[in-house]
Amino acid sequence: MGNCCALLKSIMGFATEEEHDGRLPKQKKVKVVFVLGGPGSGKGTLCAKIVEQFGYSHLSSGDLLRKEIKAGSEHGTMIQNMMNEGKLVPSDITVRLIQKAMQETDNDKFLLDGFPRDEENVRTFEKLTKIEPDFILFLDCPEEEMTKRLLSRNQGREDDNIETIKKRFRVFQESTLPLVNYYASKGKVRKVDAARPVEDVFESVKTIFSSANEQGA
Ligand SMILES: Nc1ncnc2c1ncn2[C@@H]1O[C@H](COP(=O)(O)OP(=O)(O)OP(=O)(O)O)[C@@H](O)[C@H]1O
Ligand SMILES: Nc1ccn([C@@H]2O[C@H](COP(=O)(O)O)[C@@H](O)[C@H]2O)c(=O)n1
Repeated sequence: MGNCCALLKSIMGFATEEEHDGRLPKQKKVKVVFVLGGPGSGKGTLCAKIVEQFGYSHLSSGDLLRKEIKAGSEHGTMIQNMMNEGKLVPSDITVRLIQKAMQETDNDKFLLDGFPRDEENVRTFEKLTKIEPDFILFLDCPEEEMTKRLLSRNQGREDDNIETIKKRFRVFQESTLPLVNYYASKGKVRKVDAARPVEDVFESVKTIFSSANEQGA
């Protein structure tokens, strides 16, 4: 590897082409599950339970972006504005945060919560990491139920207000659902009815992860 590439890698924290073979730098071979669903469908709640029972590490793209805002990073204000509008942050920023978090986590199994959100997220992730997801866990929930949950979440999130929630639903319908359909056409989606009590939803999720374990997926 040339000095220039090594320098670029150390600054940007991403792998050079010759290191791209489905592994992260340091030759880490990883399993990735994308956890998708509308805002308030219960992704974070379910991920915490999957971590406990199946030993995955949970990376929420929304949380990583919120950390950037808190840290006062150079992109912080832009990220904050996008989030308040329910819009998607440029993929390059989100993917590099995910990639860095994966590199810093001593595990080979990751739940990517709320990622990818659109086609550009997918393209950038594939380009920078060369990782293909094992499968997509899709939490299916009606908007009415998700709205109720978000409005009573009470975690001080600025985007949990009815105006922004409507915008987030639109982005989900227009940009994320087509992705879910695309992965479904490749047989990669495991869909769960998320409108039930948490423990019932988790029962279905457990079956999916146990079966993935058995198949070595
Ligand atoms: N099955 C469920 N039944 C009732 N309430 C739930 C259920 N799952 C999650 N909740 C509650 O709904 C709220 C939203 O859940 P959570 O934060 O897990 O959703 P999310 O999909 O991660 O949301 P976002 O995409 O906005 O980050 C939380 O207050 C959580 O406790
Ligand atoms: N891949 C992503 C994920 C999130 N965002 C932005 O963060 C907001 C909150 O996301 P949650 O998953 O925590 O609900 C979301 O509305 C987007 O503004 C993003 O841009 N890209």
